[in-house]
This record gives sequence, structure tokens and C-alpha cells, in this order.
Amino acid sequence: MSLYIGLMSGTSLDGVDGVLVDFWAGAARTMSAAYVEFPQALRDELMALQAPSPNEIEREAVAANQLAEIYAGCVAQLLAKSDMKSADVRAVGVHGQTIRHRPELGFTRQTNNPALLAELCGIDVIADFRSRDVAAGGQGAPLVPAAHMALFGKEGKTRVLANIGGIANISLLHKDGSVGGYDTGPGNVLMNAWITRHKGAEYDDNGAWAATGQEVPGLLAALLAEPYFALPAPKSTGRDLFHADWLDARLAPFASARAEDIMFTLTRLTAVSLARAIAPHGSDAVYVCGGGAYNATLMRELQAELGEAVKVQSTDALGVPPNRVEALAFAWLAYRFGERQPGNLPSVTGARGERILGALYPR
Ligand SMILES: Nc1ncnc2c1ncn2[C@@H]1O[C@H](COP(=O)(O)OP(=O)(O)OP(=O)(O)O)[C@@H](O)[C@H]1O
Ligand SMILES: CC(=O)N[C@H]1[C@@H]2OC[C@@H](O2)[C@@H](O)[C@@H]1O[C@H](C)C(=O)O
Repeated sequence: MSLYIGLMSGTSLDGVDGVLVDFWAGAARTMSAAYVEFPQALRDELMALQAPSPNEIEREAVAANQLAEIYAGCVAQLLAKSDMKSADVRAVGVHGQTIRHRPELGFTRQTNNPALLAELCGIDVIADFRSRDVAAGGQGAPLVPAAHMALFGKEGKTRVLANIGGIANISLLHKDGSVGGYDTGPGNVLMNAWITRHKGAEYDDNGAWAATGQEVPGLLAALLAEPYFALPAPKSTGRDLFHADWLDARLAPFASARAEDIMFTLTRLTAVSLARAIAPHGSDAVYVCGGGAYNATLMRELQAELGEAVKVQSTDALGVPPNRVEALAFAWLAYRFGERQPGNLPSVTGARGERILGALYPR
């Protein structure tokens, strides 16, 4: 067996998804999966740490320790569910929590305390996967396209994987074996902000509220006027750009619009920006992962934008539930580190070359 754990906590700030995977003989067999929610106070603190605020260094360190404790709890669940011991696992690949992403300034910061995690779980920990790619001139994101190609690529077919988390990103798995991909813009981040403000809900379950609305005339075009959408790849983004103030500035001229119509228009923004990125590549199929796959209104709008010739379905069709795909990718990245093989794709991130990604914290 060649067991690795992947832990992914993304821009939605909701919690951590984990998987324990056996990569023996090049296959990827998921042995167990777990999800641990963050307590509300930690979510609030991680949200506050996205932007400059007082006493950041100390607050970040405290939040990092809390994260490590939660990650260790997730690891314990994964071991218990698969009846494995820590000594059976080669390494934990842990993403950490992005609190700043500024590749144009030469850094990206995923807060975490990997030393504490190694201490708590007694397994080698691989962390900080993005910094080496940024050091090599890359965006440091998205990183999952390499894993998507290894796990889901199919010779002779062009497949697109669309990860709709807080931010949305695509992996273009071309039939000739080449791979592209980039962040297309907001995934759920703006939709979540809007429904939380108006309904107190964390997210629009199944897109039910959006489905009661209609598109606000002129608003979608105003949102799509954001220059990020027209930038050429390689490109990546995050809450650094797509935050509540960004939204409020663009909503100002639409003050009389109904809240549910704005909700529907924000859902359309995610679908349309994804479809515009996907359509030129002539894909045979689109597979959606991340929490957005559970939003039927979003899935319907994406299908409508792409047209019936391209089937849009969740990664369940590939045998992996949508909420496990990113954690699986970070298990794969840890496996690549274990094999001392590169994890990045210069064709995606724009780095000067392939690099081994991550830093090892021995158990
Ligand atoms: N049943 C559901 N209905 C609608 N939306 C859902 C549902 N379940 C999850 N989501 C959406 O998915 C989000 C979580 O997605 P996910 O866990 O993929 O994000 P992430 O990994 O934090 O983000 P990223 O990929 O940007 O790093 C939730 O915040 C919510 O917006
Ligand atoms: C800097 C950062 O944390 N980026 C995340 C974020 O969430 C989605 C999108 O923006 C993607 O670029 C990336 O995550 C995935 C897992 C990636 O690296 O492929």
C-alpha cells in the first residue's frame, strides 16, 4: 500500500475535507473520507484575516494552531474509518487556509501550523504547496489540474473539470494530453455573501432561492466588466479581489432590484464566466466538483450556457463525489512529493519550469 492523506480547506471557509487514499501501482483508491466543520468563531477570524487588520501576526498564529488541531481531528477520523494506524500513512498533504494570494508581489500565504499537525498526528506532513511555484514565477494556483489529468484524463477525449468552491477554477484536459486551466472568477463566494446578508443562511441550498428570481437587466454585464474576466491565462484570483465590497460597489446603481433577482444574477455570473472559459475548448464533457455541484440552479445555468452538445454533470459520473475531489488532489500532491516528482504544470501556472511542491515536516 502507498497511503496518503489529503486535507483541503478552501476559500469558502466552511471546514476541512479529508481523504485517505491508496496510490499503490498508480491507481487512486479512496479508503475513507471525512469532513470537519470549523467553529463559527474560527470562520469569522479567518474571514477577518483576509484583509489588513490590527495585530495580524499574533492572530494568524493563533488561528493556525486552531486549524492544526482541527486538521488532526480530521486525520484521526480518516484513520478510524479505514481501520488504519498513523504508521501506515506515508504523509499528510495539507493545503492550509489561504489568507492572502498575491503572486504579482511574489507571495501567497496559506496559514497553518504543519509542525503542530505533525506533532499531533505522528505522520509526515507536507505543507505550503504553492510557494515554490510562485518562487518560480508562477501563479501558485490552480494546482489541481495536474492531479485532475493524472486521475481523470482520458486519451482521445477533451474533458473539462470545473471546481466550484468559493472561487471557481477549470482544468482543461485536452485530448492530445496537454493541460490548461485557470481561475475563472467567483464560484460561491459572492452568492454566499448575498444570501448570508439577506437570509442569514450560509449558502443557497440547491440554488432554491436563486431559482425564485430573474436576471436583473444590466447587472450581469456590469459584473462581467471586471477586468479580471478578460485577462489572458495564466491567472488566479481569490477573496483578495472578489469580496463583499467589490460586490457592493457594482450593485450601487441597482439599489431597487429585488434581493432574489440579485441572487439569481450572481448565480448566472458564476455560470456565465465558467461557460465563457470552457466553450472555446471544444470539450466532450464537463465534470463539476466542489460545493457548487450541489446547486441545481447553477448546474442548470451552466448547462444552458454551454448548450446541449456538451453534457454537464458532477464528478460522481467519474466515481468521485464532488466534495472529495480537491482533497484527493492534495493527497496526490503529497504522493508526488513522496516520489520527489513535480506537482505543478508550467502550462497552467506560468512557472518557469516543473518543481517539486511542498515542504516536509517529519513526524
Ligand atoms: N447543497 C448545496 N447547495 C448549494 N450550494 C452548496 C451546497 N453544498 C455546498 N454548497 C456550496 O459550496 C461551498 C463549499 O464548496 P467547497 O467546499 O468546494 O469550497 P472550498 O473548497 O472552500 O473552496 P475553493 O475550491 O475555492 O478553495 C459552500 O460554501 C456553498 O456555497
Ligand atoms: C490561492 C488559493 O488558495 N487558490 C485556490 C482558490 O480556490 C479555488 C481557486 O482559488 C484555486 O486557484 C485554488 O484552489 C485549488 C484547490 C487549486 O489550487 O487548484
